[in-house]
Amino acid sequence: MTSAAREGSPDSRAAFQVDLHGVVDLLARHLYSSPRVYLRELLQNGVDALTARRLLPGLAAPEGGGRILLTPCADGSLEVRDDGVGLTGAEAVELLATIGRSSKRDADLGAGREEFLGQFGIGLLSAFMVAETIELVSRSARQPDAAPVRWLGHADGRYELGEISPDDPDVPTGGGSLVRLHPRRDMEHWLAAETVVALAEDVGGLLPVPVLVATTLEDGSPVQRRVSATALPWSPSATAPAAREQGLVAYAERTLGFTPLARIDLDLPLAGLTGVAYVLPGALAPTSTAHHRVYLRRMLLSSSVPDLLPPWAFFVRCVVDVAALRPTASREGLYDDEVLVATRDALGRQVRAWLLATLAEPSPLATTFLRTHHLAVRALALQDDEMLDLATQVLPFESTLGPTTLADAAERLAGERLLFTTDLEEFRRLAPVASAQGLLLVNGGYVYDDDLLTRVAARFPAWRLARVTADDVAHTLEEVEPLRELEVTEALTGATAALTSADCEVVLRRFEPTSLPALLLRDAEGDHARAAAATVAAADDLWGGIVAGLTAPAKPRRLVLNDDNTTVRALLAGAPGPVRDAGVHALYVTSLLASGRPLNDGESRLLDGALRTLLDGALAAPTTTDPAAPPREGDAR
Ligand SMILES: Nc1ncnc2c1ncn2[C@@H]1O[C@H](COP(=O)(O)OP(=O)(O)OP(=O)(O)O)[C@@H](O)[C@H]1O
Repeated sequence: MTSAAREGSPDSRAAFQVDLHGVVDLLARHLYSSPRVYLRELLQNGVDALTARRLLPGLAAPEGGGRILLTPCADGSLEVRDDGVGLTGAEAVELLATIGRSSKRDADLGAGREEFLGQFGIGLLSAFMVAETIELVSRSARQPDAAPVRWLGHADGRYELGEISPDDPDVPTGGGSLVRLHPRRDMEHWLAAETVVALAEDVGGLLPVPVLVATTLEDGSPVQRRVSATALPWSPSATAPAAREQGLVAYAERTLGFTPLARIDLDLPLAGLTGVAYVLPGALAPTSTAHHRVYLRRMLLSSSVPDLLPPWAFFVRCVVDVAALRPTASREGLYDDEVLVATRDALGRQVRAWLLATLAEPSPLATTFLRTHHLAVRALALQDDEMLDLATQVLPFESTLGPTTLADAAERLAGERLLFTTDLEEFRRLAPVASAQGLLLVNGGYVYDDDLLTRVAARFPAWRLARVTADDVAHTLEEVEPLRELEVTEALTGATAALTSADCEVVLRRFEPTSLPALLLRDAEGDHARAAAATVAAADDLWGGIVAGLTAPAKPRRLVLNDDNTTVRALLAGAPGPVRDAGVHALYVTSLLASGRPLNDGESRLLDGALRTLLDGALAAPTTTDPAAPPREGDAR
């Protein structure tokens, strides 16, 4: 066999060359999103060491049951002591000097993977984000006679390991470990006392073991402050329900930063999950992603885990402790596996059950919830028949006759068509006239309403839900007398001509409120064209021509002038010319403005031109003064 063939042969064996410096840098500085995770990894190793000591058969429990003590030192270093299982020299060589090696997957050293927080064998390296060196002094609780060891790891990948005297003051007397971090330059603040306390409270606040921080009081006396709670805030405790409720609200205020509208207990024994879903006090856009605070075996995984609940549940923020979900290697998120999918579905069902129960009966909470989170109800009703039925009973829709539910509106209409608009602008334009004529019109202009109303229409055909057309409104307006119609034919034709560029025809009707000079109807779907053709066909010979003249050719917009309005009457009585056209333009644009939408460039220019013409006309007109009137204050004498 040639040497080339030997080198390339599948039989040849060679280990990868690893650039330790690069790997340490990659893991410590690029896997994790922030240096703050270093403390979590250290706490986690301490908790796991205590767990291993508790679980391994034949080991004596540490004095006082075991604790983790954090000591920010005067020289800028940080010490983390635990009373855990500790390491022998041989274990230290194997576990600390090999990246990716973890005792927590080891049948001999670990008592079962699911009991431990760590598993990847890389967490300790995260300390290199803030430390130049990591020192670990350990004494094995499994082999108390073995010599204690000191391991010193450098950020460039070098390490030193050696046995030390049992009398060395760093050696944990009853077995356990001391980890000491020496800060990197410019990273000193991460090891400062206030930062350590804040981080320990945040990530380790719910740990089941005592986590203490050694600090000094104002008078300089040393004190050990416990930062971990004794129980989960939501666990059913001996305290009265009112006290538990208060505690949970206080917890939300402290950790999530808001006072919840309500809370929903979450319990999923199969996933080892307990927790609380807090209902947000304010509305959020349905497109916003909800982030949740997730603890894994009572260690904070992340305060911004997405996808724990279905997307429609954007109105809650959860705090949960879970055992069965898998963390990603950075431990900053959850692995998106089938367990997470099943958990999400099950949690969604619990939130949904609360929602159905809360909304089924009228209550102040139901009212506030609907006012604040109606979009969530709409979102869920789109995919859930039971919620859809409930939504028709409880979800208030804006209507021309005040807020109403769809069920109430249908009952009131007693078989008449239930008309709705599908955009807010249309509703605003039509509402004043529709309500003055007693026409019940529902605003279906919110997000999801289009689809929601389509679903309601299919589920409740007897309600005869239909999108309002221009003719539905036009038919409620009173026709003007035929003679009056004849009298203004020229003015209306002129007005339509003035609005050629807007593709809008002008017609005359009488309607309430008389203060409203004009109403703009849109007929995007061509209903008007069909209605006009039908009207012409039905009209008798005498009036057919006039009606045809008024309605054809059909245009997508109709400006309906109100003959009961004095401004309109003055306009129609005016002589043809630029001033009358300007009046028509001004009425057209103000009708557009009634929808609340901003004007586009062309419409703004139309209004500007109209106002200028009207102003020029008014200023050019001779002022009439009464010679007998007394001079006003400020008049020139
Ligand atoms: N305080 C400690 N006491 C005893 N052993 C420790 C301690 N800290 C680290 N070790 C040992 O070093 C190994 C590597 O630790 P490291 O934090 O890098 O990874 P891990 O905790 O196993 O997994 P992960 O990367 O998920 O955190 C651990 O498996 C453990 O055996």
